[in-house]
Order: sequence, then structure tokens, then C-alpha cells
Amino acid sequence: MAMAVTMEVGNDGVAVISISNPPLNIINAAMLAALKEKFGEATRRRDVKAIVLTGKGGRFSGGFDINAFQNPSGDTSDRTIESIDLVLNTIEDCKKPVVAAIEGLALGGGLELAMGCHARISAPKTQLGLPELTLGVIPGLGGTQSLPRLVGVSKAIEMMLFSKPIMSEEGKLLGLIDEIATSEELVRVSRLHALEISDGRKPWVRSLHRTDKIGSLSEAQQLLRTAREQAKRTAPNMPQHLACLDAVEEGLLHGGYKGLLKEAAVSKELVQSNTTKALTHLFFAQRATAKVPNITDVGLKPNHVKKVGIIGGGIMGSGIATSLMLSNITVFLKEINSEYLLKGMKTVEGGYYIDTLSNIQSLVARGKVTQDKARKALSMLEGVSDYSEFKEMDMVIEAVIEDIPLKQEIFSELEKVCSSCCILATNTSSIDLNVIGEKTKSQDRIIGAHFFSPAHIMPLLEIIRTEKTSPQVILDLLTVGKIMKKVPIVVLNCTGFAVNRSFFPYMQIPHLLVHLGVDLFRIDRAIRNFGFPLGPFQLQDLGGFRLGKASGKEYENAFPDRTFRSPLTELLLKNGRNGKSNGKGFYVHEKGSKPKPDPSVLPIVDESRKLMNIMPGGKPISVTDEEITEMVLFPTINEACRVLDEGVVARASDLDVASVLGMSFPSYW
Ligand SMILES: C[C@H](O)CC(=O)SCCNC(=O)CCNC(=O)[C@H](O)C(C)(C)COP(=O)(O)OP(=O)(O)OC[C@H]1O[C@@H](n2cnc3c(N)ncnc32)[C@H](O)[C@@H]1OP(=O)(O)O
Repeated sequence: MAMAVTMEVGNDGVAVISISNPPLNIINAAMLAALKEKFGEATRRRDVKAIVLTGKGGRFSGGFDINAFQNPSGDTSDRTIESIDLVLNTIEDCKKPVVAAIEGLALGGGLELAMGCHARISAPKTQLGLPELTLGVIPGLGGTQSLPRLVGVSKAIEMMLFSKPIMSEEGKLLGLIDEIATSEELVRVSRLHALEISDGRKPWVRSLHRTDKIGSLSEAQQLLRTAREQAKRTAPNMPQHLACLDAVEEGLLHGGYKGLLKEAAVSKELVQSNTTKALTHLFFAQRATAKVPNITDVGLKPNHVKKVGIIGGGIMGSGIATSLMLSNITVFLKEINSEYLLKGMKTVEGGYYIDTLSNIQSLVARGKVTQDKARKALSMLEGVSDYSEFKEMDMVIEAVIEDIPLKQEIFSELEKVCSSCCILATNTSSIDLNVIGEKTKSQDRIIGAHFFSPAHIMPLLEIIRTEKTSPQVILDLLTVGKIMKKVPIVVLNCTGFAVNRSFFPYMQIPHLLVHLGVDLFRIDRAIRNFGFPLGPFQLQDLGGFRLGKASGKEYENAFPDRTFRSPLTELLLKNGRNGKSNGKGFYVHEKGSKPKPDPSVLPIVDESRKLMNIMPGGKPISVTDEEITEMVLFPTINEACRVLDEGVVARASDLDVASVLGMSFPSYW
């Protein structure tokens, strides 16, 4: 059904105005106009005593149409300010009481419409939130004014700045929700509530008139100061956080109406910003990854994957296991001996390293997982040291070291011990899948499941298919990925696949620059200032130099025309450095403190420079930070274009998503 706003007036004198725009009742300009019209009609009609505003199809509304931010009309100067015209003048100042009946979700503009009403009745477990900042904008239908007045300044700032929705049960405690009613009772209870307001038996509350939750101005300003400092630290390159706080402050200083004007002015500016363009592009790009041509559009049904075997309990294997367990999937973790098995199990569960939190403990400590969920997840893990249980597996993920003969042997073995419909996946980050499966006859069920480290935290899953991988197997892994709350992108088999292949210049060009005389710590700083959380040398420390050397070889073989070779990595290894794993890389890594640049690495760098001798005239080149960033990123973009041109990814936007979620490319560029 297309977008519609309908009104039904009952014998009780309540007009129920319903919005409908399946699946999420997204609001657009036409809907706002239709709402105004229906409210006008309800206000005029003598048989209407009160109004209930609700959404059809079990969802109130997912908010305003994000497409509108992608193509904002150039001149918005004489556009109506909807927060004033509709939410304030039409709904909040309506001459008849208006009650919102909320179910499923009320996000962004959806919640803002509800906050314009005089009371809110919600079904249980309904999501309420203002996630606009994740899109580069701020709440634009009055939310910066109504939310602080309904839940207090501190909670409102938290909900907006972290774009963190709450559930209706918490909303009830905070006073955002007046009553909770079952889905079946929702509209009936809302009608009664509206009539009771009309009879004077329940209070008729206009959100913007409220001051009781705001507290003193000095307290509020202290909260705003702290929030501003935090925003400057955590979102230094994004304007919307400070802009949102400015709009809140304006309303606190000069009243809700002035606050709405400020909100509108700021929104108008932000909607044209590059940050909004980038973040809304990412929103749709992320959803597009779920649509894989010839896989998700050919009527296949996913098989239910209940049991997964993992071969190898190292960092990757234990991270993947953690993520699967938290998604209620039973994991059999296999290691070659009891010592390694214990270590793998403890990395997941805790207790092996006394001073390091296990995967699960660290998620609980960071508030990502509740104790209850952690307990449940732990019951999904079993450690094994042979293949006797593997007949039962729906999928196996191999996560051993990058050693071709070892992987080939494991896959031959798996073919024998697993059932013929078990998915055989490898977590290799660069080895050709055809080579891994060469010694089997099961090429149709061999697939790459490339997780990014740490696998229980990073959201990207790169799914690699060969020409022989069956569509059903691809669909099944896609589905498991979604159950694990990962964002899966499907790519073709090639050296480095889509993500590491695109980013191999990002790891190599910094070495070229260093050999041309640029300071390595300056390169990391320039890249961090651009917005990456870590510089390329910090990243190489994390991966370890042995891995760097092995994958460097792969790229040298595959793309000899565009690889930079230097003896640096070899020299580092010879000097007993392997990056973070032994505490010695380009940085000093000590437990409990941030990595610090290590000056003792510089003589090794100099030795490598001397051996290469590529500085023009023997002198370091002179470059600006901007040039450093461009010299590192432009070849990366070129490689991404090759990846696209060769059809390794289905869409350019898949690479955008992969760069942000897998390589932490700053989302706002
Ligand atoms: C003026 C106001 O202050 C400004 C605003 O309201 S800004 C918008 C605020 N709202 C949001 O940010 C919510 C964005 N949406 C979401 O986070 C998620 O869609 C959700 C959590 C609501 C639901 O998730 P889920 O059930 O997985 O559904 P999901 O697949 O994401 O969405 C279903 C479809 O609706 C689309 N959609 C979701 N929210 C949308 C929006 N706000 N605008 C346009 N399209 C939207 C999706 O692109 C998807 O389309 P597709 O089927 O063609 O791919």
C-alpha cells in the first residue's frame, strides 16, 4: 500500500488518525501535509472530542525519509518550518487533546511527532530514539526541544549524542511514556486516555511548556559543557554534535519557540553538509549489501545453521566463536592439542591470561552484552581435539595460520568427516580459495568467511565465492552473517579479495614514503588526523610483521607492477621485533598503557633506507601532511577502482561499506 494518512471517527468521539507507509511508516513531506489536513478536519468536526495518532502495521514510524537528505532542494529559504507549523501549532496547540499510540518503533521524526502529542501510550518493547546524528543531521521536528523537557537534559543529551534508542519500559520510568498497553489494547487505552484528558481527568500536557524536568540553568549548562568537550574528543570532524547541543542550549536560554527556530536553521545548514551526504550514502549502501544478484533474488530459502565447527582457537578462531555463541549458535572449537584448546577456550571465556579480559568479559565490561546473555552464550561452546563430532556440523570455519599445505590438508580431512551438505568455510585473508580446495571434490561448498580482527567486535564479514561456490551456500553464509549482526558483503575470489586487495597500497605506500625520508610517526599522525583511528604503522604492529611479510609476498607475486619492496620488515624481524604480539614494533606496547612511538626502531629504518637508497639526491623529500594523506589514499582508491572494474564486487558502494566497517575508513568523508 502506498503512503496514506487516514482518519476514522468512532462513536466515542475519538478521531484515530493513522499514518501508513510500509514497511516502517517513513514520513515524507506529502505525509506531513496530509497530517495537517486531517488534524484540521478533526479540529473542525463537532463530533470529535479527542484525537489518537497512530501508525498502521504494528509500527509507529521509523522517522523522516532519509532520501530527502540525499537530494535536499537547493533553496529552502521560504520552506515552512514543520516543527512549528505541524508539531507545535497543529498538534501540540491543538484545541482537542491528542494522544500518540506507539508500537514497534518511534524513531527520529516519528518520536518527535509523538512528543508533540499531549500523552504517549506505548506497546511493550517499543524502540524510542532520536538517531539523527548518525546521519549527520539533528532532530528537525522539535526533538532538540521536546526531549529535554520530557526526560531531562542529561538523558536527552545521551539519547541524541549517542543515537541510542531506549525501550518503552525505560521510557515509562523516565516519563516519556504515560502508559504501557498490550498491542491489542493499545488503541483502546489511548482513546480512553484522550477522552480522560478531554474530561479533565488526566492532565493536558504541552511538552514545550514543561519545565519540571529541566532543572536549573547552571546545572544544564554544566551538562552541555561536559557534552561539548566529549563531542570534541569523540567526534572531532563531525559538526552535528555541537550543532545539536547549540539548539538545546538556545531553547534552555530563550524558551522552546526560539529553540525550534535555532533547530530549523541548524538543520537547514547541516542537511547540505558533506557529512550528511557521506553518512546517508553509507546508510543505504549498507542496506544494499544484503541484495546480492542471482543469490537473494532467485527464490532460494536459507538453511538453518545451528552447529558450527571452528578449526583453530587463535585470535581469529576465538573471536569468530565468540560472535557465533552470542548469536545462539552452538560452537565446537577444535585445536590440535589440549594446551592450545585450553588457551582458545579461555580466550573466549576468561581465566587464561590473568591480566587480560576474555572476549566475553570485555564485551560485558564495555556494556555491549549483559551478564545474562554472556552466561547463555558460554553454554553454547564446546572444545574438542578431534573430528568425532563434525558429522553433525552445518558449517565449519577454518581459522588456522596462513599456510597453504596445512589448509589443503584440513579441507581434505573435512571432506571426509563432515556430512556432504556441510558448508566448508575458510577465514583466510588472502589465499586463493581454489588453491585451498584443490585437493577436494567439494568446490561447490567451499567459501571464504573473512572476518576482521577482533572478529567479535568488527562488523564486517567478507564472503568470498569462487566460480564453483553454489548460490545456496552463499545464501546460507549471508544469513549466518546477518544473524551474527555482521554486515556481509559478497565478493569474488582474487588475491587479497576486495578489502585487503584495495588496501594493500595503504599498507605499502607508507613504506615508500619512509624510504623517501618521511618520518614514520608523522605518517601515522597525518592519517589519524584525516580520521582513521590508527595509522598504517600502528596497524602493521597489530597484525604482526610475520603476517605482513607473508601477505606482502602474495601481493608481490600477484601485482609485481605496483608493489614496493624493501628490506624493512625483514630487518625488523631479524631485530627480534614482531609488532604488538611481542610488545616490540614501530611502537612500544606495554600492558595497560597506550602504544608509544619507539625511537629505538629508527636506526633499523635508517639501515633499510641506506640499503634502498632512493631519496632524490640522498635528501629526504619535503611533503605536507595533506600530501602524505593523498599519497597514501589515492593509490588505494585506484586499486579499489580496479577491484570494481574486475567485477570483484557487485557495486562501488559495497567497497565503501567494507572500507568503513572493515578498515575503519572515516564514515563522514
Ligand atoms: C526530521 C527528523 O528529525 C529526521 C529524521 O527522522 S531522520 C531518520 C531517523 N530515523 C532513522 O535514522 C532510522 C533509520 N532506519 C533504521 O535504523 C532501520 O531501518 C530500522 C532500525 C528502523 C529498521 O531496521 P530493519 O527492520 O532491519 O529494516 P531495514 O532493512 O533497515 O529497513 C527497511 C527498508 O526501509 C528503508 N528505510 C529505513 N529507514 C528509512 C528512513 N528513515 N528513510 C528512508 N528509508 C528508510 C531501508 O532502506 C529499507 O529499504 P529497502 O527494503 O528498500 O532496502
